[in-house]
Amino acid sequence: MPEYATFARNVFIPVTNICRNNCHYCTFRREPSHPDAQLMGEKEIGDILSHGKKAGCTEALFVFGEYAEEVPEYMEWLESRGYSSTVDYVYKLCEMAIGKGLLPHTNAGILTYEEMEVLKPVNASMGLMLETTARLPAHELSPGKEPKIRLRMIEDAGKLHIPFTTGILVGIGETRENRIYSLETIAEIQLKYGHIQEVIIQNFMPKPGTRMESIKPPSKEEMLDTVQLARSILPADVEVQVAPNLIDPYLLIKAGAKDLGGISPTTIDWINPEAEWPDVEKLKTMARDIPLKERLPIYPQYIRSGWYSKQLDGLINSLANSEGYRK
Ligand SMILES: O=c1nc2n(C[C@H](O)[C@H](O)[C@H](O)CO)c3cc(O)ccc3cc-2c(=O)[nH]1
Ligand SMILES: C[C@H]1O[C@@H](n2cnc3c(N)ncnc32)[C@H](O)[C@@H]1O
Ligand code: MET
Ligand code: SF4
Repeated sequence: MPEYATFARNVFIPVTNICRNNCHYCTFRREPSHPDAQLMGEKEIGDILSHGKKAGCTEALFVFGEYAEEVPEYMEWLESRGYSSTVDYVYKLCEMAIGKGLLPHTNAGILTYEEMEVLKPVNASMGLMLETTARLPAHELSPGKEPKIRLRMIEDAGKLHIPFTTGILVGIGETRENRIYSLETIAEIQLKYGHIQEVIIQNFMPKPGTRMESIKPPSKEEMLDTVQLARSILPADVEVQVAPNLIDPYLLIKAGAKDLGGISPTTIDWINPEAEWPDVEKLKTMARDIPLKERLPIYPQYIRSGWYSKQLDGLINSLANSEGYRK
């Protein structure tokens, strides 16, 4: 039985839903011609950040479709907003978030070493799901889900000393052996670089209208087994995260999950829009006898080792020293 479990309070900002990939489980992505296709503007994002700050959030989670720049319509939208690359725009949005007192965590899909180098000074942590080391039909239309490319980016983040979130998506056609190998591969990277703060064990949620709409989600037993595997395979300095809006976390916490990820008082989960966030009170009820502690999007060990830039120094220190956060 763990001493406690952690969670973060965030605002989820789906900056663009244009994506070069086409994962068979995803409803986040839009064709450029779709009425909901978007590149969010600075004013709209500024308002979400301010609202989130007032509601006690500490994290701005910026999520993107991958390399939307490969889609011509997107480049037009970006240029009409005055930017020539996604990274320039992300940089600006991260500066806005910091100015409003929120710590950025960017998950833009695949980025190059150079792109992450640019974004590192304005991000408290960054993320990319490995998904799986297996090559699956679910990813046949997604060049960016090639395991080698994902592993390259996760390693590059390590070389750059960026506190990092990765994870596996469970139930997209991979075997138990594949899960073990995915986790072993993440463990090896962690032993080499030490930058992985958490590994998400995310259960696949079938979505109506997708190619995988009638694939069964993983059972509770499979999720329990996968969390146990993760806890036994990953080094002790990596926390295992599960999403409390996708699965009842109680038994998973008892099996080794120690983090419940970001929950948002003001925004929805744009990747799983049907799954409502519990609020903190509800989360405490779900965790029953396990106490909860709020954390920041950068884990304490990376604050202590100074894995952040001057631009984040003031905000990280003032948040980390204020009452109530996991030290
Ligand atoms: O609200 C969500 N947050 C997601 N997060 C964010 C997470 O909840 C927290 O923001 C992190 O724990 C950082 O504090 C992700 C972060 C990543 O880097 C990679 C994948 C995810 C997936 C989700 C998700 O599906 N929904
Ligand atoms: C941000 C992360 O969200 C996850 N993701 C995308 N679609 C789904 C789905 N249907 N169910 C659960 N997780 C999903 C992927 O793992 C992606 O990397
Ligand atoms: N498109 C990115 C990826 O799949 C970011 C999360 S999914 C909306 O890695
Ligand atoms: S999961 Fe990410 S990469 Fe895959 S289609 Fe959706 S937005 Fe694109």
